[in-house]
Amino acid sequence: MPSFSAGASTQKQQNYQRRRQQIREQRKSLPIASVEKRLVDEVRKNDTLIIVGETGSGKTTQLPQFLYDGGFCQDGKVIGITQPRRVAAVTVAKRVAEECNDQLGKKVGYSIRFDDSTSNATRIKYMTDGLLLREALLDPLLSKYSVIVVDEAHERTVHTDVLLGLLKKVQHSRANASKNGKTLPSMGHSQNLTQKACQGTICAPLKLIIMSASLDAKCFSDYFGGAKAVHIQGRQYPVDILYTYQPESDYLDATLVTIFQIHLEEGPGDILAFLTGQEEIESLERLINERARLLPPESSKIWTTPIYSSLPSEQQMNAFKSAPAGTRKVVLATNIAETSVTIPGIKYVIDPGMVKARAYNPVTGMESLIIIPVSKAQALQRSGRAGREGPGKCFRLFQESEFDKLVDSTVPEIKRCNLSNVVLQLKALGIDDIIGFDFMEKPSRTAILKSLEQLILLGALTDDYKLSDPVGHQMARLPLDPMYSKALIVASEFKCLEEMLIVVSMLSVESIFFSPREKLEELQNAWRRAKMQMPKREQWKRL
Ligand SMILES: Nc1ncnc2c1ncn2[C@@H]1O[C@H](COP(=O)(O)OP(=O)(O)OP(=O)(O)O)[C@@H](O)[C@H]1O
Repeated sequence: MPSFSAGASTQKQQNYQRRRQQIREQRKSLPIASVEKRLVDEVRKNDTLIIVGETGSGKTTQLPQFLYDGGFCQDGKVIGITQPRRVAAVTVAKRVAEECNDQLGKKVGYSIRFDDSTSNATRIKYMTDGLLLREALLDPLLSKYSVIVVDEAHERTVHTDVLLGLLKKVQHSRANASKNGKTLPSMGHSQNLTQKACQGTICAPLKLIIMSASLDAKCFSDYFGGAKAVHIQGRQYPVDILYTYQPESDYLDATLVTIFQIHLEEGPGDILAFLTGQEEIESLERLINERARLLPPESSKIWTTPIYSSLPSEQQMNAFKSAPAGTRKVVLATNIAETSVTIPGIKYVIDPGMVKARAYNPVTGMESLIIIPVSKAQALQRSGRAGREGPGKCFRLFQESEFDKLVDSTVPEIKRCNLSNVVLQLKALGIDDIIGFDFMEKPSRTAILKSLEQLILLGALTDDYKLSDPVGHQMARLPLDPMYSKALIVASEFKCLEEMLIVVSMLSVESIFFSPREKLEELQNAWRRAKMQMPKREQWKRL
């Protein structure tokens, strides 16, 4: 009897069916699946809800789908989910579109600065918190949204904190509007075209959901007037946490040693190591590749792939690809891979316990980046990147006694950054009394005054603290540090915009150098050419 194989198209169909079945089963097995009805009911009953559930329990990917099925997108309304980081917004949207068996950009889409994959059909929209703030400039009542989910709220980025204050205000205005029938009250914003467009329409109350695996529910509940908090129990797979016996004096070296220890002693599974920045990642990548050459020929190979914010996004996406057969993927990441993301294949997480954070001295007005120990919440998020596709292990490169000494959660960024941008955004939103603004945690008065002073000096505010016209309005529209926005506006007057764009771009990233391994030869040739083009070099020096 001859043997037969399925034709290519039948095989494709079978693979597709298998994948659909796998996704259905994965979704059903998530801890959140058993509380779908309860969660949807709670959202119906409460205008603000706080949801705390373990990492990997299914909050980010499932809740928006539950709400969609529960009828929260009727009348073309949109469910918006904010993420502190671009990479999370993009990858989660892709996953949810796949789960919905739909093309990205239709029912499910994402919107981040300079990249929008949404359409008129989009009903579940993932975006960065900064982007939603920008949308509020154009539509102060966020009228197209029925629900806004602020995910990973524990991160307390400056955008999250401003957004929380703003959403509270929007909720209040929309609740009043729906009570009064058709008339929308003023939010204290300057009358703009969109608000005029909003007036005369019925705006339903805005549902707000605050979510994380590691937030202080009480603190958020108090801020939102005693909002209800629900806890989702359980996680899909266990993660073993291991600590070192001794303190490690050099965490980079300890990370290198741990990577090879896992590679040689543990079973299959990819590794995710957290480092503090591009320089550390590049130097560790070099060391790993040097040492990998000395591995015995019979041992499996190592494929390193970095992920940090200034890496081009196509390169960032490499971390989400599978390693070739017989190769272990080692992802070297900053904290951009700390929350929300699921990196396929990751079984082992290495956490040296350090992070690069912004610090600000309001007296000198100087901002800096410093390396500090992570908080307990961050350590928990990092370990949660394992155990998403099966049981995992997290190697913390510090002693357990050190973990106990870590602060519970990170100091909100709003308390340790230059507030000029925040103040400018709030002014553009029509919020004049910055000191009186209902921040969840108020920044220091000195920091606010220093920012007001800087904005007056830059000409963004008038002497009576009003947004200047046109410069202040133009500056608020540019998604940049006010100093850079002003530089671009002035450069355009002086006809040197192109040069200033180069300078601002260079100043906006941690490092302007990026040398992908596969382009090393191209890079060396470019350097040789640059050496021969002296006049051009002079121009660079001037810049
Ligand atoms: N891109 C993906 N590829 C494969 N599986 C995924 C992907 N995204 C999510 N999953 C699966 O869905 C599960 C739930 O993910 P989800 O992001 O919804 O959890 P979460 O509770 O929001 O976690 P966290 O608090 O860490 O953000 C993951 O543990 C993983 O099993």
